[in-house]
Amino acid sequence: MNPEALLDVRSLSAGYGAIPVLRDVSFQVGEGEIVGVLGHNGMGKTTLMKALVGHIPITGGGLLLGGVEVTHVPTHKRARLGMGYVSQGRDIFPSLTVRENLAIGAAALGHDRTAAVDQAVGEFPILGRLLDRKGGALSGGEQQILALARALCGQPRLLLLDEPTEGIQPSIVDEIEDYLVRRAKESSLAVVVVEQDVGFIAAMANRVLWLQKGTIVKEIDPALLSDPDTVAEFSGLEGKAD
Ligand SMILES: Nc1ncnc2c1ncn2[C@@H]1O[C@H](COP(=O)(O)OP(=O)(O)OP(=O)(O)O)[C@@H](O)[C@H]1O
Repeated sequence: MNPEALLDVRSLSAGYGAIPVLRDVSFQVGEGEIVGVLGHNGMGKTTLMKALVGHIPITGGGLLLGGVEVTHVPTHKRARLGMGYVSQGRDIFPSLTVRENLAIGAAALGHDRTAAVDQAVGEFPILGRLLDRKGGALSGGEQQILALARALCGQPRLLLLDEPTEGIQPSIVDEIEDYLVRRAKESSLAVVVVEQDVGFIAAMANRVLWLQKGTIVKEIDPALLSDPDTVAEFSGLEGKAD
């Protein structure tokens, strides 16, 4: 076990009421590391994100963030300890402007609103011309950038991303990928990203975990994800040509 792990997930189980979904999930993420979690529909990717961020209770095992046990710590306290989260639905406030969405992200964690907006525009120039536009009037890709920028306003050490490429144009997928790789290298941001897009994960993850029926069944060498047979297997296409 790596004592330096920023995120240390230990035999975690979670689900919805009496319905178990995750069982015995264990993995670690170090500072500056990008860990991809691949899995087909319904395998528990979103549930894993919800358990890590504290949106559903953990029923067995637990997790540490920066060495601090946070298994039963509420979401807002996990955020203050450095956990950022972008949900699958992005959770943009549709009737608030981009500027207001960013300001809320900063204020919620006690950071300066104006500085946060300036920082977000510096990092994602595309937001500059959108500041006074309502969140609901943005394209899916623009919303994803806004959600990412808002999560970063909290200055997280660990960022959890739930299917960030879903329904967005390739140019924005590339922008997100470049940005995350740079932040991981330059400021040791750690990232856990759950995805079905094998190409996206292959391009940026240092390590890749394969989630099946609520548990991590293996770790995949990211280099193998450029092999068409492996891609077919993890895209759920295996056997379809038979
Ligand atoms: N609120 C809920 N109540 C009960 N069961 C749920 C709830 N949300 C999800 N599930 C179930 O938990 C399992 C895992 O769902 P989850 O959304 O985590 O999968 P996923 O891998 O993220 O899928 P997708 O790629 O389609 O988003 C599924 O069987 C799903 O039906």
